[in-house]
Amino acid sequence: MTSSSTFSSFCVDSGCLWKEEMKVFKAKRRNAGKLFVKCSLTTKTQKAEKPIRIGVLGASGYTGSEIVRLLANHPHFGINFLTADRKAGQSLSSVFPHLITQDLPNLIAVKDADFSSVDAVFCCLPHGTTQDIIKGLPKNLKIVDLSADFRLRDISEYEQWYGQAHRAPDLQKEVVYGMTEILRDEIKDARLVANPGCYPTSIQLPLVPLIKGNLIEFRNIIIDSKSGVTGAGRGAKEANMYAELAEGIYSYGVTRHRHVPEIEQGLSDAANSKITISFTPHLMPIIRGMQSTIYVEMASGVTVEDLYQHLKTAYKDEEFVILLEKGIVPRTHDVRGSNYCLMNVFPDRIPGRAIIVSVIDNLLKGASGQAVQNLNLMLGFPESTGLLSPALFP
Ligand SMILES: NC(=O)C1=CN([C@@H]2O[C@H](COP(=O)(O)OP(=O)(O)OC[C@H]3O[C@@H](n4cnc5c(N)ncnc54)[C@H](OP(=O)(O)O)[C@@H]3O)[C@@H](O)[C@H]2O)C=CC1
Ligand SMILES: CC(=O)N[C@@H](CCC(=O)OP(=O)(O)O)C(=O)O
Repeated sequence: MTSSSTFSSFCVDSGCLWKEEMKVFKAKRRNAGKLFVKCSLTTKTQKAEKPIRIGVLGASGYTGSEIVRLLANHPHFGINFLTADRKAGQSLSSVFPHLITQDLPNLIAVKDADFSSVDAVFCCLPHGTTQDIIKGLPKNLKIVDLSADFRLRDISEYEQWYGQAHRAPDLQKEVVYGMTEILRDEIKDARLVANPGCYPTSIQLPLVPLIKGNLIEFRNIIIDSKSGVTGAGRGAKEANMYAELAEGIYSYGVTRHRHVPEIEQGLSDAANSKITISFTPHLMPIIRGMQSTIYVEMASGVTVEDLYQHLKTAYKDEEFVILLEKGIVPRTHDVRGSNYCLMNVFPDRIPGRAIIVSVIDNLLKGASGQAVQNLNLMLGFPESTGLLSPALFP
């Protein structure tokens, strides 16, 4: 799978440790005040002769750049175009030097993207901008949308929680919600997939099997979630500045976070009746990672051991969802940079109740990793293609 030599620009303005390992290939040139040289690296994933042609909308953001990073290790997906808004016209490596070893097209505006040149699109744009763009795309394109624009089946619910009119209601009808492990059969045949939000992913993965198995009561589900700050995207926001965030933690969106209807939609589908939750998200002073701590009431006669065994069976054949050994507490460290969801279940001190802990990397299983998993499925590749790197710890 490795060792083809390809060329890429490499920034050496501040001196690079890899310099010695690289073969300097072409003359130096100046670009935006930085010094670049052309280099070749020795280890690259070998691409298929005719890879699936991919466009990434919003490649200059956190989730878009994670898609690009993941595709570097994907043998069947090649990148044809990358878009940005304010950063259109720049090279991706000038926005994200960690991607400098990849041969990539420059960032262009969405209006300049040639959609007839691609087979599939990852849409990594802010919610609210996506519906207008997607509705104009060729109907043969496979699309995985990472925004929240198509996650809610009920258009009026979207309008209520997102405070704006839905601008592509006709498309909404064909959308499949992309919780891979739960809706795999529908995703396989989908053209347009709404990739789940990060909080909803960390919550639905443990709860859906327990609800379907009638092992927990549908009332009094309390969810306390914590996210790393990349969950808020790369755009500058006062509340996410270092001084506002470091050495502290705060809750936000108490009782009114826009993921409430998405979580309730998924849990209610599993229950076949309306479930209402208590959900409080928190912002943590970490870069990436998400933990959901979930307090549930067990159904009459059910024990924590029953919950454990049920989850174990539900996920026994899954690559990316892992129930830890009894008593081991999942940590965000253990999923950092990986597409895994780790979970465990513990007895509460209050008889009849249990506490579930699940962790994901918000940018991977909570966004770009699950998006690649879904496109793999939609195109008939093994679901885990390009996604098997273990977590980066410590
Ligand atoms: N971050 C996370 O953990 C998760 C994010 N998501 C969702 O994924 C989507 C992308 O998130 P994220 O990558 O974090 O966001 P970022 O803010 O980091 O990136 C947004 C991207 O969209 C581009 N963009 C912004 N406005 C427009 C516009 N009007 N037209 C075209 N392009 C535009 C930006 O370009 P430029 O840089 O040039 O301004 C940038 O490339 C969002 O909908 C988010 O809610 C989902 C799950 C988790
Ligand atoms: C820390 C933080 O701000 N997180 C984001 C959710 C990230 C995510 O999954 O969002 P989407 O629904 O936009 O895809 C938020 O609370 O709005």
